[in-house]
Amino acid sequence: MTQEIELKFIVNNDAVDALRERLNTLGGEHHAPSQLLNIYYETPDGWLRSHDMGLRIRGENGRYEMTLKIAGRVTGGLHQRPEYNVALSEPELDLALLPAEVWPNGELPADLASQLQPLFSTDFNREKWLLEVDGSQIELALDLGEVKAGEFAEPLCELELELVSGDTRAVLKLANQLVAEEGLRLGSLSKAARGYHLAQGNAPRELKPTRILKVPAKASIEQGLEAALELALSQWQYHEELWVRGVKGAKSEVLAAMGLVRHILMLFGGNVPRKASAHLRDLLTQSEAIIAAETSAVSAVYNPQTAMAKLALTEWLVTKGWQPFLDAKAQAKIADSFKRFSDTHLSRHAAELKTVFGQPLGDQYADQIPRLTRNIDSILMLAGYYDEKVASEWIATWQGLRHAIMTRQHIEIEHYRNEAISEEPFWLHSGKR
Ligand SMILES: O=P(O)(O)OP(=O)(O)OP(=O)(O)O
Repeated sequence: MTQEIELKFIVNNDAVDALRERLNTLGGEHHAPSQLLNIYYETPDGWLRSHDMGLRIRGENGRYEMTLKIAGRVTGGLHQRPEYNVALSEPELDLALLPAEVWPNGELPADLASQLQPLFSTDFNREKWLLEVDGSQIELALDLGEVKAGEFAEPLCELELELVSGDTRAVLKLANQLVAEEGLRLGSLSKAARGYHLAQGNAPRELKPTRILKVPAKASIEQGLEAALELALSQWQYHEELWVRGVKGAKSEVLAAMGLVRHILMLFGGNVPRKASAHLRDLLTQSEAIIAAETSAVSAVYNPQTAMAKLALTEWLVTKGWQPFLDAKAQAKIADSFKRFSDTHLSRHAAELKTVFGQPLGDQYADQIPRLTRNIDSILMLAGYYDEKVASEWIATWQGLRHAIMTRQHIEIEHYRNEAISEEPFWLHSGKR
């Protein structure tokens, strides 16, 4: 098994030539483009996908390879996942060649091999540069082609920075250099994920409002912070993709996700000093302005400033960029229970909301939108330890108030305000109200 670590950029079509020229100046070992044809396999009931696996045979210059990838972690455009590669003498699946440990119960499911059929394919030219950065080996692959499933097809235009040996930080360093030029944005969808989407009928992708964050019972505050930022980053990534694809409302969701990042940094402000995130917040401010002003999704998301802000968040998260700012006392504090942290902060946010909205505000409601949004976002990040239905309903009332204020529906505003301020806390079970 090897651990694949790669950072994926989607390249704007217009920027491909300039990018290639740029890559040629980096001094790496160049490999001329080669055609890669990949067939992905699946059972009729989607067994591999339901186990977060992807299986393909790749053909390149008459040589064949079978690869099984297992879902790992995707942070922004950084993909980290286990993969197994086996050389084949002919383009036919032979699952027995994969080690037994890859299968959920430690053995190859009996009827899997007989059920697998080709589901979709990717066909692209890969041009490569092998580069050394700070003693680490990185393969840069420029992939141009398409992903196809039945009647559906989508172009592929990607640059992948794959760590061959060494440290992930080298990949991030190189990514920072490259992203300073126009034309790149981080990509969180693997080629397989795109293929599956096409194979399932290419349904329009829908907006996904931020959900309640779920964190394991024994999580520390630091793990809570990481999970919250990962959620915000994935919301940002997902809606950016939708915005480029022309989905209505996606731009607001991109801005909402960036707002969520800020609110998370404020929520954890007692554990992570503000100076630890100063650089990140500066980049966020600049790219929020660009996104708010730009009318075209393409020019906004391929703008270096926007791409840099998202890369900075990815890097901050992956390298735990707050750590150097924590002394021993702060280290101990951030290792404390996230459950305890959640309870304390839920009470604080609820108290703030009830104070602000405890009485009718006349024509002053709109002024309170930022505060209301920050509190709703924080509560979404903290409510994961409680009954999801009860917590969602509690939050939905405040979201209803927010919506009514934004759409200036006066009767609804008072209705939701009255409901919201009389809700019982969902996080206190001990009668301590
Ligand atoms: O060549 P790989 O293994 O990086 O795979 P790919 O065909 O680029 O697909 P993806 O990296 O999107 O899984």
